[in-house]
Amino acid sequence: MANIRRKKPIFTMAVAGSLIAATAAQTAFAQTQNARQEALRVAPHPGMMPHAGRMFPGTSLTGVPGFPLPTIHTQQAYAPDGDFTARWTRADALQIKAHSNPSVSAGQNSLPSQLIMPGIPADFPTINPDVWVWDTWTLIDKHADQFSYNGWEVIFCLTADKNAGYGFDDRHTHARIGFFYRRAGIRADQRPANGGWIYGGHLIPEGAQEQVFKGTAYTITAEWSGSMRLLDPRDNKVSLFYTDMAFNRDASGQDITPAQAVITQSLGQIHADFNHVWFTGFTTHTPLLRPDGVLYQNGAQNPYYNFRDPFTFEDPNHPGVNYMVFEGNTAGQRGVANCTAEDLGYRPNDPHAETVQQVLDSGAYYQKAAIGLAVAEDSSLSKWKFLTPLISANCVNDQTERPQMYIKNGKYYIFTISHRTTYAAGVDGPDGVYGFVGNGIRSDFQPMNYGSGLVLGNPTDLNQAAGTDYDANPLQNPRAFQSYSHYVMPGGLVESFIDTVENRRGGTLSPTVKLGIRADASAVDLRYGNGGLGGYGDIPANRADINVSAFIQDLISQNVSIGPNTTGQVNAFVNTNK
Ligand SMILES: OC[C@H]1O[C@@](CO)(OC[C@@]2(O[C@H]3O[C@H](CO)[C@@H](O)[C@H](O)[C@H]3O)O[C@H](CO)[C@@H](O)[C@@H]2O)[C@@H](O)[C@@H]1O
Repeated sequence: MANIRRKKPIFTMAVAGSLIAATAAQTAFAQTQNARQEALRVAPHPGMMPHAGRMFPGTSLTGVPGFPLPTIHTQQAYAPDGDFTARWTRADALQIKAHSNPSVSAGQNSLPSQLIMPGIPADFPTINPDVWVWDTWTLIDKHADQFSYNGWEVIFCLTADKNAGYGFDDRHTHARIGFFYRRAGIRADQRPANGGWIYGGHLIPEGAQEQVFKGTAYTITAEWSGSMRLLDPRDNKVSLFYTDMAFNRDASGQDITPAQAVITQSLGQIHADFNHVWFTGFTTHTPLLRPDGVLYQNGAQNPYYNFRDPFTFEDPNHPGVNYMVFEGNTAGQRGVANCTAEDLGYRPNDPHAETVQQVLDSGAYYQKAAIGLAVAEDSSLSKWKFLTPLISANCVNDQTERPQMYIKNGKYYIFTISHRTTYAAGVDGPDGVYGFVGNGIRSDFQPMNYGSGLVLGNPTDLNQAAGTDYDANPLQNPRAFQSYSHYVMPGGLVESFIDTVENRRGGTLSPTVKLGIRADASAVDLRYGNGGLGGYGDIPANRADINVSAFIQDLISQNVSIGPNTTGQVNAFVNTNK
């Protein structure tokens, strides 16, 4: 530590000249971009009444003619181990349709531009020719800060091997967690068009798929999402939390029993030298959580149950206590028609309210997503206990995937992703990110933006029926399934993968976009990048691990001059060690 501090002034001086030059160039670039993007800014459409023209949508107080008012949510915080579950209600979700433009031409985007990811061009570059890439996450600490390691940015992606003959739609049952790395601190416009990521291979070594836990042998048949925790930025121990999927199939590929989803931990170590990044470990896997059928629906209750996507964090208000959010469903037998008036969430005497019976008659009770919560019972994060779900979406949507807790300015945001096709009968919304804000990890969460929950949708036309893919319904919008599996990073940057743009399949990283996030509202920053689209796969670290000093030593020992491309790394180093 003492050595590191002594070196700081030398590097600060060495990079000062190049920093000034880079800053001037950046300012000029940003000014041109701002002027161009300001001109491109899309005017609010009439369907956005009564908030037309506002940068941030906020909460709908007066409602939209012809639609119900959204539910009132207080954002009040409750004890994390309490039994309060917030609701994303039908009244909330209907605000999406209420604020979409009813009169756009077929196939156009009917949703407010603040809430829509700009269209991805069909000539997008591919991150890697050998693997399909979809769900992606970063190396984070307990506060979800993103760390570079020894001067390398590292990401983890679900991958499927193209050379093994897998098509993009075969990916789920052959998913392996892969990792990619690239030098930290290089501006997106100075990187190759595909983000410049180097593929490092599978994270879990070959052979480790055969496991024994407490005397019982089992096979990991697919590795689903997904988070990676740097346990201590002063050393290299990392903890992978992922979903071990066991598909039980007969010779013809038919499911024999529901796939077993087990939230699992595996420990490893990250290593990096001047040339590359590699991992050791991940040979032993510890099953952490299986749905209990009491708080979270299990396979015996519903063969189509959802249980996956662990994300861990420490609550700043409860230091030393670690929590996990994950995707689940409300417990109970599939097909039991039991959504309540609270799930519908209409205000008393709302003339546009549906009755519970009307909703049950529509079959909406098959869709019962829940955002789950668990608490760690040991400091090694290897024992977890279920707590009551944080949010339910009964009779609203069946999947709230890859949830994450995002803590900003004292507010607790839950961001999650969902599909248009998993909405219940009578409610509708695009594929994309949904957000909820409260004042503690368990709160009466307020759905963001008009009270709807929609934060970042794919361009789509809600006047057109949802199809399962673009081919099935070309009128819908050629970009209705352009991206998915978004993850909100520090500073409001959002990464995701490309699914389908104008019938071209992706399996690669999307351009990063940037959200402004304020109180209960968010807006896509159209001045960021090119019309709101940043670099493909631009997933920057916002913190450097303490070992960045070793990287700088490497630079010196190899006589590498410290030019503009490394200023970010050196700055990160200086900031970290202030
Ligand atoms: O690969 C599994 C991980 O991916 C996640 C989030 O991206 O689940 C996505 C999910 O949906 C994809 O597959 C659907 C069927 O192929 C398709 O309709 C949809 O457009 C895709 O995004 O994958 C599962 C399995 O198919 C499905 O239930 C999900 O909605 C994540 O939750 C998984 O860990």
